[in-house]
Amino acid sequence: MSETILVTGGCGYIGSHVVRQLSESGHRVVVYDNLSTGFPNALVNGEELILADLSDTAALNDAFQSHRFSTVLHFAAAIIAPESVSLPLKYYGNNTRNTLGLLETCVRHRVKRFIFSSTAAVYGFPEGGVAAEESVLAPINPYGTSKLMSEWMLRDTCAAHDMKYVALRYFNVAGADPLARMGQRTPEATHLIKVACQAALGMRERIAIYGTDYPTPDGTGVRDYIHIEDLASAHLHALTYLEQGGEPTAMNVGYGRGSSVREVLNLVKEVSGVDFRVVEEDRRPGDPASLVARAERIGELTGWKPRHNDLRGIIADAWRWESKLAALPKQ
Ligand SMILES: NC(=O)c1ccc[n+]([C@@H]2O[C@H](COP(=O)([O-])OP(=O)(O)OC[C@H]3O[C@@H](n4cnc5c(N)ncnc54)[C@H](O)[C@@H]3O)[C@@H](O)[C@H]2O)c1
Ligand SMILES: O=c1ccn([C@@H]2O[C@H](COP(=O)(O)OP(=O)(O)O[C@H]3O[C@H](CO)[C@@H](O)[C@H](O)[C@H]3O)[C@@H](O)[C@H]2O)c(=O)[nH]1
Repeated sequence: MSETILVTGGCGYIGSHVVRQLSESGHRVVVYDNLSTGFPNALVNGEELILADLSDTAALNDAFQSHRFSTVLHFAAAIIAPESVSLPLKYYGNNTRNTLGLLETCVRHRVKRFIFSSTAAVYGFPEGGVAAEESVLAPINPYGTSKLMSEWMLRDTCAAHDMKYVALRYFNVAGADPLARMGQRTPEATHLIKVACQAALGMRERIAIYGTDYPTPDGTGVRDYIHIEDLASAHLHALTYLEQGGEPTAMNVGYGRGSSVREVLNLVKEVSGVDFRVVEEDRRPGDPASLVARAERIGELTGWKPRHNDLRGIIADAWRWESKLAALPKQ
């Protein structure tokens, strides 16, 4: 029997793009998801879905017993940073505790490789707004802390057992499948590019710029927006890296280029052709002025090269997806 990859959270925004790329490149994939924020029809190649919660250790164990997973890609998590401030235990439970349970199961079943969805939020407010993998790790909310704790559990587990890992620290993931088969679907998403597209579609009356007095070129927040297709392909490169004996490590996944909120909004207006209403509001608590990746390591170690490094293209794909989604019957 050929090796099978387990993808937790594979029905979500990022997981579903990775599942598609894995299937398209000939891997056998099984998805484990409780559909809390995911959608089964995001699995466009008929991949097997185990509908269960990660906290259900019996279901998890059954899944590992009936498939021989060589590799686990772990996306399932709660992901809203501001919510984590008011509901910290939801984040330590779903992100940290469930990762612990998953790691125990992996060790029990002798999984060889583990690829973890981490986040730039582990850096908090990096000096100069630029974060390298060796920058200080100082998350400023429970979401970031829950992810950093998971990284550390993973590091220590792999040091003690015969399992290798890569933790991918994503910067600002945006855009959608260029063929609009899948994209970000969470109705209450707060991500800038999604919210701006919704404003252009008339689904929101306006969009707010949170802070215009940052020490950035135009006063608004600067982020490193990465196309979901490039982010997804980083996982396949990380997998090959581990298969070829690469050492466990964390890798940033970004382009190393910052764009401001105003730049993003102007491009969404251009791409959509809609001059939606923009208002200026106070800074959102917990937002760094600038968060941009030092992104050399992943290219050097895995050979990953971005193919969609163009903000207008990211926005065009997001716009196509949001327009399609808005026309679908409500689920
Ligand atoms: N979206 C971003 O901008 C971003 C940035 C950095 C890191 N990440 C990380 O990437 C991963 C995926 O994020 P996403 O944007 O695709 O989120 P998402 O909410 O679209 O996907 C999460 C998936 O996990 C499933 N899930 C959640 N808890 C589960 C549980 N207990 N048991 C089983 N399934 C469960 C959900 O149903 C969903 O399908 C997360 O780990 C997140 O922390 C995301
Ligand atoms: O309606 C909005 C939404 C956002 N912003 C600004 O836009 C930028 C980007 O914000 P957002 O899209 O919400 O992303 P971040 O807060 O940067 O966080 C994302 O990117 C992080 C990694 O960089 C991940 O850890 C998080 O999970 C993910 O939500 C920030 O300057 C926000 O202040 C606005 O001005 N108005």
